Formats: sequence, C-alpha cells, structure tokens
Amino acid sequence: MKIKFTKMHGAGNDFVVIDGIHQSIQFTPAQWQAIAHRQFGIGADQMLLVERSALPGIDFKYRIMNADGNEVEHCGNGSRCFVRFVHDQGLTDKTTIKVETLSGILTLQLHEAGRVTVQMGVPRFTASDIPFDATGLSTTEVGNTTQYTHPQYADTPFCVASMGNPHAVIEVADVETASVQTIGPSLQALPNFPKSVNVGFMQVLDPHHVKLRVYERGAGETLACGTGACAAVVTGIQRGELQSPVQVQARGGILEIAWAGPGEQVAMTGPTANVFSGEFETDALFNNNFNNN
Ligand SMILES: N[C@H](CCC[C@H](N)C(=O)O)C(=O)O
Repeated sequence: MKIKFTKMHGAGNDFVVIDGIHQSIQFTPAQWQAIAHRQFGIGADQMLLVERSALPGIDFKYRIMNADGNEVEHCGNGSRCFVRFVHDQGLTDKTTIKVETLSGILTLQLHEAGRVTVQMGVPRFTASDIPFDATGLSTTEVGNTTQYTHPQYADTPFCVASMGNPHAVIEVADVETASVQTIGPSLQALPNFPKSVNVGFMQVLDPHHVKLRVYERGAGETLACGTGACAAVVTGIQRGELQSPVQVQARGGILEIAWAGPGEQVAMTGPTANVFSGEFETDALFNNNFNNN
C-alpha cells in the first residue's frame, strides 16, 4: 500500500507527518520504528499521525510515535508542525486550532511565516504525576522546587517536571561539554523513572536566556525538544534562576517560552519547516533488511 507523508521539522526536531484522515493507518510499533530508521526508512525523531477528533468543538486529534515506535503523550515541536500541516493540506482554514492529544487538549495559533504559538498545558511537579519515585535519592530544596541526587551520579543533580510527558532537568555550566550521551541514557534506565524520562541539560546565560540540549526518551539527542524547553524553563523559574519569558537556544533553533507561574499553561512559540513530501510503499519499507536482521 502506498502511504503519502510530509517530512517536516520544528527547530531541527524532525518528523514524518501522515494524514490518517484520508489514509487508513494501523501500524505496529515495529513498523513505526522502520519508518523512523535513518538508513532503512525515511528517518525521523518522531512520527505524527493526524486524525479527526470525536470530541465536540475539537478540530483534530494527533498521535505521536517516538523513533523507537512507542506512542507518547506530547510533542511540542510536533504540535507546531501538526498545525502547519493541516493548514497547508487544506484540512482546515482556521489559524487557531484545538487538538486532542494523549496529554489533553492543546490550543495552537498559526502566525505568519510558519511560526506557531502553542498553549502547552499546565506543568506538574508532583512525583506521581511525572511519574517519578525518589526512593534512594537525596533531596535538596532549591527555591520553590526539589533537586534530586542519585548516589551514582552525584555531580548531575536534577529537577523533575511533567508536560504530560516526563522530564528531568540538569543544570550544567556548558551544554557543549555536558555528558549528554552518557548521563542521558543512564538516568533513563533508573528504576526511579518507571516510564523512562526525557533528560534536559540546561545552561543558564541570564534570567531570560538559556542554552539546552535534550536526550529524549525513545529518540536519543534531538536538535530541539519543545516539551523539554518548557520543562527546563518552568524548573528554572521554580529554582528562582529564570524569569518569564525565556529564550531557549537549542542546537537546531530558538524557542520562546512564557509561563505566569504554577497552575498556568506554558506558552511556546517557535518555527516550523516543510522539507519534502513523498510516499512510501509499506511492503517494501516494512520488509527491508532492517526487519530481517
Ligand atoms: N521524546 C518525547 C516525545 C517528543 C518530545 C519532543 N520531540 C518535543 O518536541 O516535545 C517523549 O518520549 O516524551
């Protein structure tokens, strides 16, 4: 079966976007993984599947699969590309759209030149909401939040936040020399994170500017992470080190984050880009060397 797709990115976080309204899509995690494969497939950090929502007053539903094939709750950069996709494909002529996701209903606003503002939901910091279990970790109160230290990783204490998906945020002196590729997977493997975790490495430049690298759950390091940028900013504000709005400089581009404080939604504004459109043959792609190894 031939499947049409559009390759997009938001600040370098790249996606295969598929219209699941006009195409019948029921892929297994292994098949989603094959699409994401950088050599044997199309290649992407995540896949976004666009569907109609059954909820009254909600225009669309969109589902997010990580490169490892697993479905997740939220993708900030993906939500921006989603709204540009439905507009470019003529699926709507609205520029303010409500979309159903596993993390809840998001409101998105499409601006000029493909820039999008997303109301990303209310961040949560309660361990059970992350989900996170602090057993075996030492704790330190920093500002209005708690910092956790694992005895094996004593020099990389972290704070935790949920944007609907789990995040740990480590403050570092220099993102360029941070041990992203080792500390990222190590924290993800801890039993303290029963659903794994996205690990952010944040360098505070001043109260309104940070640099950020994120080792994502199910994708590894990406050039930008929208929910990671939100999690980094809200933990920085809770720590008393940042003040809204904050410009987050990721390797793939810049995201602007604003948050009025606990109980309020985080607003994220950033770019979107179309790279190319194409189609793939499912039999060929799902039965190539990747699946036969
Ligand atoms: N890896 C994330 C999903 C994608 C998040 C990121 N691409 C973003 O822009 O928020 C997770 O497993 O929760």
